[in-house]
Order: sequence, then structure tokens, then C-alpha cells
Amino acid sequence: MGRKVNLERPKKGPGRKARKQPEPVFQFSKDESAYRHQVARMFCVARPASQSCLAIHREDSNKKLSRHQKERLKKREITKQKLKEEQKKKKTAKKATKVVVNNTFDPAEIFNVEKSRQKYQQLGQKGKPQSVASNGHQNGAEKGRNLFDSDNEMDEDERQTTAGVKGKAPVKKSQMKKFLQQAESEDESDSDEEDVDSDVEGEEDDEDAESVDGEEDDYDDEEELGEEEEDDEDDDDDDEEEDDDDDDEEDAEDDEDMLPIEAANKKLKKRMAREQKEADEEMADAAGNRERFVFPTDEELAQTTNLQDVNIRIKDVIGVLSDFSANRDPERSRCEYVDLLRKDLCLYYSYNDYFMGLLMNIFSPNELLEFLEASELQRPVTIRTNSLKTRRRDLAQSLINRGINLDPIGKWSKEGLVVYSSQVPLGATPEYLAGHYMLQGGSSLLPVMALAPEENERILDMCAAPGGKSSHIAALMKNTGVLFVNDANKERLRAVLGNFHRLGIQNAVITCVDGIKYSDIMKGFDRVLLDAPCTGSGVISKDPSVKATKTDIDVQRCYNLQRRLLLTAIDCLSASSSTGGYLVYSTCSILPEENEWVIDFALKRRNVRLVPTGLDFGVEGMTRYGAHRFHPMMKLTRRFYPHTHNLDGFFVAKLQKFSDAIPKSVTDEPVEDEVPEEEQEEMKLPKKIDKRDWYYKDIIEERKAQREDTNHVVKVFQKPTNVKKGTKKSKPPQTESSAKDPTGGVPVSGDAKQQPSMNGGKKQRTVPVKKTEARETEEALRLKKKLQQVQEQNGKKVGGGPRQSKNNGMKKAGGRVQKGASFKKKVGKVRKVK
Ligand SMILES: C[S@@+](CC[C@H](N)C(=O)[O-])C[C@H]1O[C@@H](n2cnc3c(N)ncnc32)[C@H](O)[C@@H]1O
Repeated sequence: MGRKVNLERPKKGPGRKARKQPEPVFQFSKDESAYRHQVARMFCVARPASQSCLAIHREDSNKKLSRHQKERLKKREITKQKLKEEQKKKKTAKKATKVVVNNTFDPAEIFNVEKSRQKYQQLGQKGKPQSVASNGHQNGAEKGRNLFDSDNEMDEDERQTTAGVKGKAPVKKSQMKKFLQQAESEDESDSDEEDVDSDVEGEEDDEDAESVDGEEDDYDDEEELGEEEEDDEDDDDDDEEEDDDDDDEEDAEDDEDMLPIEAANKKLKKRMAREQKEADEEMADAAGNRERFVFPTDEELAQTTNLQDVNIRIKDVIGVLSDFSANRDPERSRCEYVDLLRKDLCLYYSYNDYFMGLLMNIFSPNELLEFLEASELQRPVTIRTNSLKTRRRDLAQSLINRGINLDPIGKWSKEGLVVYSSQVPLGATPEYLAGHYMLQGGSSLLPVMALAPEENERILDMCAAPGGKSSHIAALMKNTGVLFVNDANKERLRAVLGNFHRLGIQNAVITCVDGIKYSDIMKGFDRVLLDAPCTGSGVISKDPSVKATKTDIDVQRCYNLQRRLLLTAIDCLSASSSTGGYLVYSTCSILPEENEWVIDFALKRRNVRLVPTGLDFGVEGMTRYGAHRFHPMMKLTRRFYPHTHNLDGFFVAKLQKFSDAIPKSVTDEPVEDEVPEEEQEEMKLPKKIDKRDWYYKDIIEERKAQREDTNHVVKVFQKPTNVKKGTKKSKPPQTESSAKDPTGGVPVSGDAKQQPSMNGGKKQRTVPVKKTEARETEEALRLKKKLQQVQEQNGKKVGGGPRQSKNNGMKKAGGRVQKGASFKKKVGKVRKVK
């Protein structure tokens, strides 16, 4: 019989006995008691701060300790001390682990940049974290500026310290997590031992509870250590081996007293310490094997003949720049290092100084290296399925049957295929000839995806040759509506023609007009694509001449033309379009001068706003570049790089026109004012022509084409099919002819020569022709007079005209330089008149 736990009956009175009687204590068996404590301890390890845990600790500590217990407690105190020391060492190991982890994921490893960075990390202040962040380009320009331009070492030090403290915590936590998980798993395997242990003396329960306390303290200590500064790390080089020996001896004694989970814990800690030691040694070896970078003298620089040496120096300088304050030569400024790096990069990768400088403004040193390396490699061959004729699955199947090894280009495209290898030329397969696909770079799919053309729309591709993007637009329009395909280069338009026939495109009208004047001819488009001519800085792997030939004048010329084309393209758009009013501007250049800067210019001069491109990858456009600050919405634009996306370097921006009116403040301020008059002249008629430059090639061909044929419409197609009448609710204001005709007035069939003119082009074409005729008549009369004078003077017949300067053969018509009638012709005319 015993007392009841809770007396339900009301007490009769506060008797002395009743008052002093404590609550009954249930006597557990030894097994039960041990089990209870073990469970409690395990719970305490996981949640040391929980209420039940604290209660157990209180309960345990209130007990009086036996002699044996005290001895063991002492021992544990000593072990605890050792554990603390191990913790300190572990931190160093974690640091090493962190470096390894970074190496695993950092793309810089490909170029061995990380190694040199590590080296300089080691050489520098020990304990200093890495300062060069990962290669996400989000703030690439900013990073670039920090590393290339900043000379403020104090700031840098602070930044690094903060970054380091922040950066360490997760590694520590994850290590601990792993640690505990391993401990748990080992605990399972030791469960048999646990059962045996619990059968030993009842006293042990209390001791174990104490050891849990100790363990808990250890974790607390660990956290504290993780948070505190690690200035005194260098002093912690204790003898690990000694520790190991001691540990081994003590292990035998301690393990008897320890729970399996504690033993496992201890084992793991030891393993961690061992690994850390090894990592430390490895790092020290690596650092010792390489010397600190010494800035080369002018003589040494002049003597450099081996590209391998240049390559090593590039990596060394990047290593110094990544932790400048620690690794620099105090007598050298950051500028000197940056200059050396630029020169070496120019030498190693064959760039001119100007162009390399531009790239250094965009990228951080590490990312620049990745870009340069990636630009040396060819991009994978990609093709676009022509959805007008086949499906991607079917096309892939038939090409695989021909021994072509391919895959879908990525989740982002439904039409693209990447070709790894092919036993047959891709431009000569029956599928190619049947128009089932177009050979097209992966990045060139992006602007059209951003444009998102719809059926039955009226769309303009302003700079279209050779027609990769145009044919994609036509396919998305499903051969409905009208697609105006324009290019200033007639020769290049021939390729468009061939491609369109092969691909079965029937809704296109091809024109050959200077894009700058397109709005004089036609307006009111639902969508416009401006894939502008550019320096080609994103496609260096395709045209390596860009590296050495581009100058500031080329870049300036490009962005001037791009600005003018963009303003015209916006003017061609209809803000009142029921479906669109969208414009996509793209270039295969990565220079902000040709991209964000051009867009920013247009935002200030027309009623347009930036809208999302709809592309779910790519790097955000820059909002700041050097001293320039662009519109904050520039983030909506997208940049693509060879080193991050394995695509050609590309820029895509999408604009929406919200009003057709041109802001008054800028109407009085023509764009031409931005471009020096002599520069404009040069753009139209380059005096010096570099044949390696496709940009000039276009101009030569354009001039040649103009000489041969003055008709702008080179080819017209049959009337577009599948045009659903009445699907358009409202159309932008059109001229009489365009209102009736879905092509907007441009003839869609027959020979261009038979057509009077394009819509709105009558005036534009007739006026200059009249002017030219008048001038020619004047000129003829002048020459006639001169001839008469000469004949009178010499008294003999003129068999040919006097020699005329080359420039006299050139005439300006409608603001465009055209080759007029040659002198021979003039003389012929003169003869006729005579
Ligand atoms: C980047 S390429 C276009 C590539 C084309 N969008 C494609 O996907 O195949 C630029 C084109 O602009 C043309 N171009 C250059 N100046 C022009 C101008 N003033 N007006 C119209 N087209 C021009 C060039 O002839 C060249 O074909």
C-alpha cells in the first residue's frame, strides 16, 4: 500500500505529518531510469534550451556527487578543454573546406584563376576571407569598377572582413548538421552497446546527464566561436599528433562513461580535426611552392617573348587585384597593375588597347577572363525548326536517322535544336533543302521570342538580311498578316529571298530602303523588330577581326546609326495598335554604348517605355556604366554572354509605344544634332574602306546596288494567304491604298518595275528624281557651253570630255549619297543635245 499521488479528498486539517510529507516518488527500475535519461539527453542534445531538458539538468545537478562521479567529472572537464581547442582548429579546417567548395562551383576554376587567388589569399593576411565574389554578372560592371578603379584599401579591408564573417557562418552550420547526422547514423549502429551500457550502475545515469551538460556547453561554445573574430588564429598551431595520442588513451576510459552518441560525436570531431590538419598542410605547401608576384621591371616586360609567361602573369595580376591590399607591392598603384593586365590581355588574346579597355569597363577581372576565353571558342551549331513545315520532334527524328547527333536547345525554346556532331553538311540535307529548318545561332531566337508576333499583324523587320529572324517571325505569324522585310543592302537581301522561298514564307514583302527613312514611307506597324547593325562585340568567335580592328570611331559610328534607326523604328510603330505597339531592339554587341545608351536616348525622345522581354533568363541590363546613369527600368532589358549562357553575346530590349506624338521638347532638337555633320557624311560615304569589316562591306555593296538599280522593291511575293478578314478591329491610319491592301500599299505581286511606287514612297521618290534631272540638265548646259568654248579655242572637235575628278561623279539625292551619271554619260548627253 502506498500514498496516492494526488489527494482528491479534501484534507481534514493541516496536520504536522501531512504538511511535511513530500509528493510520492515512483521508483523506476534501473533500466527504466537509464532509458529515461538517455532519451532525455538525446532530446537535450537536439534542443538544449527546451523546458524538459532544463528540468533534467536541474534534477541532475541537485544530486550529490559520489567520489567516483567527482573524479569522472574532473576528467570530463579536461576533455572539454581539449574539445574547445579542437574547435579552434576546426575553424581553420572549415576555412579550407570553404575554399574547396568555392572551387567546385566557381566557373573561374576552368581558367585556373582560383588557384592563383588562393595563393595570394595564403600569402596575404592569414584569416582574411576571399574578396572576389562569384561570377554572377549582376553587378559585373560594379565589381569591375571596384577591382580596377578603387585604390582605397581601407574600404576594401573592411569589406572583406565583413564578407568573411558573414560568409563563414553557413559553412559552419552545415558542417555541424552533417556532423550530427553522421553521429545519429553511427548511433544507430551502436544501439547494442547502448543497451548494455544502460544496464550498468544506476549512478551512471547521473554522470551521463552531466556529460550531456558538458556537450551542450560545447555546442554553445562552438556557436560563440563561430561568431567571434578570428584574429588569434595563428596562435592555435598545436600539436595535433600529441592530441591524438592523448585522445586514444583517454578514449578507452571515456568511452566507457560516454553515451554512444557522444562517442560518435567525438570520433567525428577527431576526424574533422585530422582533415583540417591535412587541408592546412596542403594549403601551406601550395603557398610555399609559389612565390609572391613581383611587379616586373620595364626591362623584364620588354624581354617577355613567351605567351605562356604572359598567361601566368595575367593570372598572377588578377590574383593580386583580387586581394589588392594584401598582395600588392606598396610602391605600385592599382592603376599600374591594371595597365599591366590590359597590356598582357591585349597581347595574349590579340585585342587592341581601346577595345580591351571597353571590355574592362564591363567585366570584373575574373569575368573578363572568362569572357575572353569563351570568345575564343566556337558556339555550338544550332538550328531552328520551321514550324510552317514540320514539328521539332519529327525533324529531330529524321536528322537523327541521318546520323546527326542533336538535342533540344533548352527549355526556353520550342523550336531550337543544338547539333553536337553531324556526318553530313547541315546546309545540304534533304530536310534543309525542303525548308524544314534554318541554320541559326541560338541567341538570334531571343529577339523574336521577345517580339512575340501574333497572327494577322502588320510587322516590320527593319534590318533583316539574311533573314533568320524574319523567317522566324513569319513562322510565328503562321504566314498570315503582312511582314515587311527591309534591309539597306540589296546583295544581302538575295539571301533573304532564297531562304524565304525554301522555308515557304508567303506573307512577306521585301524592301531595300535606308532604315532611317522608313517612317517617311510607311508607318502604323503593330510590331517592329530592329536588329541593328553593330560592332559585333558579342560574336568575336565568329569574326575575330573585331578584336583588333574596332576603334572609337567605329563604336561612335555604330551608336549614332543605331540611335537614328531606333527613333525611326519607333516612329513606324502605331501606339494605337489593338494588339501591339511593341518594338524589340537587339544587337549582337555587349557594349553598353550600343545597347543601354541607345535605349536611354530613345526613352528621352519618344513616348515609349521599357517592358519585360518575356525571356526568363539572361543578365539584367545595366543601370549604371562608368559615369553614365541609365533609366532604372533598364533592368528589364536582357544581356546574354558566351561565358554564362554559351550563346553569342547579345542584347535584347522591348519597348512599348504609348503615344504617337513626339515630345515637344525634343521636336526642335533633331537627332542629327547629336551627330557631327562630318561624322554623318562619313557614315554615308566612308572614304577609307576596311574590307575585313562587314559594316563597310554593306556600304560598298549598297552603293554598288544603287548604281545598278534604283528600284527599292527587289522582290514581291504573292498575296498573303490565310488572312482572316475582319479580325482586326482597328488599324492605324493608313493611306488610301494601304487601307484597301493588307500589305499597307506595298505591291505584293508582279515585278517591282511595273509598280508605280510603294505606299507613301511616291513623293519621296519623285521629288529627288526631279531634282536630279534638273541638276543634270543644268550640268549638261554648263558642259555644253564649256565644250563650245574649248572647241572655239582649239578649233578642233572634241572626241572625249576633259578628265573629271572622281568626286564630280557623285551626287547627293534626298540626303543620300548616290552615284550620278558618269562623265561619259554626260558627254553622251551633251553630244545628243548638240
Ligand atoms: C545584324 S544584321 C541583321 C541580321 C538579321 N536581323 C538576321 O537575323 O538575319 C544588320 C543588318 O542591318 C543592315 N543595315 C545596315 N544599315 C542599315 C540601314 N541604314 N538601314 C537598313 N538596314 C541597314 C545590314 O545590311 C545588315 O544586314
